[in-house]
Amino acid sequence: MREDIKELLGGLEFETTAEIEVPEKLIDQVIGQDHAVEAIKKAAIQRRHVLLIGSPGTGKSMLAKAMAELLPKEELEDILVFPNPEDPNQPKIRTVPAGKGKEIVEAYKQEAMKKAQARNMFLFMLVFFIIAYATLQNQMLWGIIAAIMLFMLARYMIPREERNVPKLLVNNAGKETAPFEDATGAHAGALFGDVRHDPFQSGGLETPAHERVEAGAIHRAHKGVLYIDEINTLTIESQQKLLTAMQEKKFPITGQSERSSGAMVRTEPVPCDFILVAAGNLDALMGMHPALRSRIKGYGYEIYMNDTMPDTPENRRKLVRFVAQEVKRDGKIPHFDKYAVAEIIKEAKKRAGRRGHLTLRLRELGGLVRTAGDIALSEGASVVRAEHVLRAKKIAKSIEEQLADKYIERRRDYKLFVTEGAEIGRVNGLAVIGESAGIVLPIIAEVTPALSKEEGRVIATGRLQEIAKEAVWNVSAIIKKIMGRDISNYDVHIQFVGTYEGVEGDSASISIATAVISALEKIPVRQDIAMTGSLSVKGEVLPVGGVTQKIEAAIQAGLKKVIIPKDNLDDVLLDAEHEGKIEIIPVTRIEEVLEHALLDSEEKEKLLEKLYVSAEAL
Ligand SMILES: Nc1ncnc2c1ncn2[C@@H]1O[C@H](COP(=O)(O)OP(=O)(O)OP(=O)(O)O)[C@@H](O)[C@H]1O
Repeated sequence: MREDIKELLGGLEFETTAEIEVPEKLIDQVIGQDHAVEAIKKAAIQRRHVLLIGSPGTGKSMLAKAMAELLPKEELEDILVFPNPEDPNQPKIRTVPAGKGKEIVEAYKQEAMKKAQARNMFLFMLVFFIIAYATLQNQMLWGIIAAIMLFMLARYMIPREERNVPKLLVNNAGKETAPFEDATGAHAGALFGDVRHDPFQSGGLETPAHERVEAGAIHRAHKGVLYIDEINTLTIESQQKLLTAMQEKKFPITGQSERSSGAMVRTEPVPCDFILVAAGNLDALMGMHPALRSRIKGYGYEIYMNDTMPDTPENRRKLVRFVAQEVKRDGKIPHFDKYAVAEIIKEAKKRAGRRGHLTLRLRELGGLVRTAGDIALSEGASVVRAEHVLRAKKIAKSIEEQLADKYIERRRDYKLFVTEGAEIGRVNGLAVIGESAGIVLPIIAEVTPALSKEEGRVIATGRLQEIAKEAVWNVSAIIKKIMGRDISNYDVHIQFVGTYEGVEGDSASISIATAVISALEKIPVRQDIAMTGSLSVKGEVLPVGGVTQKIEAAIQAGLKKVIIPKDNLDDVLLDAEHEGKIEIIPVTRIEEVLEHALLDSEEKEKLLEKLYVSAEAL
């Protein structure tokens, strides 16, 4: 095996993922969230509620499902609803051990059938005698009329036994694990139960109230787990009800629609002894009812999910197992060979966006596994190979990446990119859209003497205004020191060419600084270079996110060189097709940026000389 492949696989020796063992229990399949796993295990034993906060696709619902597997299934119960002869609008509730509910309903049905048969038999006999007697008396017509009236009377007067058959509200017969109910986005009726409307409310056609009662997710989750993602999207009223249900462990079912006949019905309290696993991102904390949150805090666990895990051989081996898990879970796609797994792990490094880490946004990575599997399947391949993963990467692009593609296309049409020659005040900056796609973001700076007497202004458009101001502020200290120029004597105009919604510009500060210095000193900037990096007040170039994606964008735009912070060098993970296509220049200070980016000239030499001298003094 090639050394680099072996290293990527954490030293694991195998041919395909068919050889990799996948743990039985879901909780043992969770990767990179050890603290969450520990808390879930404890919460399952102590029956505590849990709040999981973190990025999408990091395993929140998986943990909730895993918790249900850990709960004892011996305690499961069935819930039945019976008619209440004293008050038909308050059906009665009974619980029995799991599996018994069905039997009880069956027994009631049998009983009702027997009674109905006996009743029908009796009626039939009576009718027979009446008609027979009337015929003997030569009054057959009257006999038939009497028989019909008898039938009608019987329909209204004699109770119909089938109306006494209870309804099985919650059925846990034959369940292998405690229930797991996902109530994400559920409306009140689905969450707390409902009573259906009855269009026929009299005349012997009405459906008895108890038959119209429907259980809610809170009831179906009795003795199990109720999972609610995006908990903040629940109305405050629903959160309050949820809190009551958690405290009482019982909640009556009533019609949710005020104008329906169901609203008159209210059952006895229905058991709902569930464990709540609430989830969401950080914003969810804002929208959460304080009492609900404090209930979880006081009686349970709050857990922040990891986005990444350290890139160690052990964690890489876990990702190998992840691929095997996903193949097994999918059930249709073929197993991966070791080279294909290595590609997935490379992608996990790249997507982490952080040096020495692997991504834990495993749902997205799982998506890549499935797409690669589907490609292999459509070709009739017996295993998934590296080429399938590479092709899947092209297809399984995020919305942001697709947006970036469109963006680049559009810019090409309008020739917004300048990739050769040199221009004063114009720099090819690099930025990211969303979290996963890079773009080239040209920046143009112009300086004019300040219009206002007091001080100059930084004029920038759009959302990046704040960033532009900060970058100019940072560079102003340097400019003042070195060039003896006070930037507050100037108005600085900064234009982000064709900025697009969603562009993050925090890493554009060395580009802005370079553009401003170029404009001030009238030294042209080379246009075959792109750059990214954050700038400190002291002139240091600080690391930024998304370097790999940015470099890929620079390659696509046809640029020859790219300047990146030296601290980001290890974050560069280019695909084989991109490798060697661009010269990567790592830098630590603004002087180096200028040395590479400015066009050679006498002015440049002078400027750099001054810069280096004062940098030493700094
Ligand atoms: N930590 C993990 N370990 C193993 N597999 C994972 C992990 N996280 C996610 N997955 C895979 O991704 C799938 C989706 O994850 P899951 O639905 O649990 O994410 P989530 O955090 O609940 O996301 P969301 O909040 O968007 O619903 C899982 O079924 C599993 O296949």
